[in-house]
Amino acid sequence: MDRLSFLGKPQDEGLFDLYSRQRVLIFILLVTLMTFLPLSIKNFVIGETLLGFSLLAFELSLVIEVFGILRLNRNILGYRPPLFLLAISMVLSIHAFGTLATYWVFPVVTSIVLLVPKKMAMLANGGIILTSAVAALPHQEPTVTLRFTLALLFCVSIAHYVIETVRKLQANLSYLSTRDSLTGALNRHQLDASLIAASEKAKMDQATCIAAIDIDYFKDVNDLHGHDMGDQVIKTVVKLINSHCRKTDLLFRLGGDEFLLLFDNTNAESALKITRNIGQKVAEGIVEAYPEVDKVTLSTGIAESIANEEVEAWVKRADMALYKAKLAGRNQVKVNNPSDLYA
Ligand SMILES: Nc1nc2c(ncn2[C@@H]2O[C@H](COP(=O)(O)OP(=O)(O)OP(=O)(O)O)[C@@H](O)[C@H]2O)c(=O)[nH]1
Repeated sequence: MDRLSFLGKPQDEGLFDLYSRQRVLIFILLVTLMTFLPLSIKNFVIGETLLGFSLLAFELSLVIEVFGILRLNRNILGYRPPLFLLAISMVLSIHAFGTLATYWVFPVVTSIVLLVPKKMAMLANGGIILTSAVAALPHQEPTVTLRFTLALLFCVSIAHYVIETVRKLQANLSYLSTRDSLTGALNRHQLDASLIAASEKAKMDQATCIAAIDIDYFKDVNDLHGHDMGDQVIKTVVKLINSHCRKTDLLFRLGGDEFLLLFDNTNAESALKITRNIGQKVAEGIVEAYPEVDKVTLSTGIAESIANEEVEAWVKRADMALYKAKLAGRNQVKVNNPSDLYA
């Protein structure tokens, strides 16, 4: 999964992507404003000033956070301050009103499981359940508090289990939608976004290279040994390429026997060394894995990024270098000279 890091946040950051999180946060903000705002006013009126303040502070922190996410596209406070204020309000409310206030704990702990990263949610809910039980104890029979605590634990466990299952499903779907089904290499839909991100680095004078890679005479492998063997060879080529480059380098299958390898923080000289080594390892690895198949070789064209160059032009330069490698007899690496494209 580390090769997917360029696609966005890691999966354990929470259940929702930014768009869904915005929608859920707006919903929660509206619901809590409608319920907690009148409650905080009521608490001021009846003299429960501390509880009134903590509810108001919670609402305010939520408004600030939602504003940051919607308007500035970033977190201003993060989820910790609203979470802390909410937990304090829960405990103060149970302390003041006893059993009646305990009903609120159920939607609160469930929302925390939904919105907050797993470890923090478990920690926060553990704290809320424990302190709520302690706050409720003076207001009711110990057996009632025990039932309340067990019911809360049951509710939180179910919510965690369901959310974990959804998270795994989400991770699987995200994996499948970004990968080529035969080889597991990244599919070409992922290419544009990562090339744009890489070309941004070129603007900051960070060398980045791409290598257009094509298997030589692959049609012969299919014709002589069948399509299934061809598939096995393609899969093994991808494994071999991946195992001879860094985890931060990204391999895309563009289609058929064509690939594009995106090197992070690498100049053309290093990319040349790496791809020559890859070519050698692939040739050796395929002979070892499939002795019946003739030597399988790669032709490769390298292009180093140029600041402010369009991504299409960058890829075109790598293709031109690949074309030269094919023309020069295949089984070799050529590096593009930027002036070739613009001559
Ligand atoms: N087994 C298999 N073959 C595929 C797949 N996708 C494309 N091909 C075959 O890969 C071959 C690609 O051939 P080309 O790249 O045109 O030519 P080549 O034989 O590799 O020759 P050069 O590239 O000129 O060295 C074609 O015969 C396609 O049918 C696939 O998923 N599995």
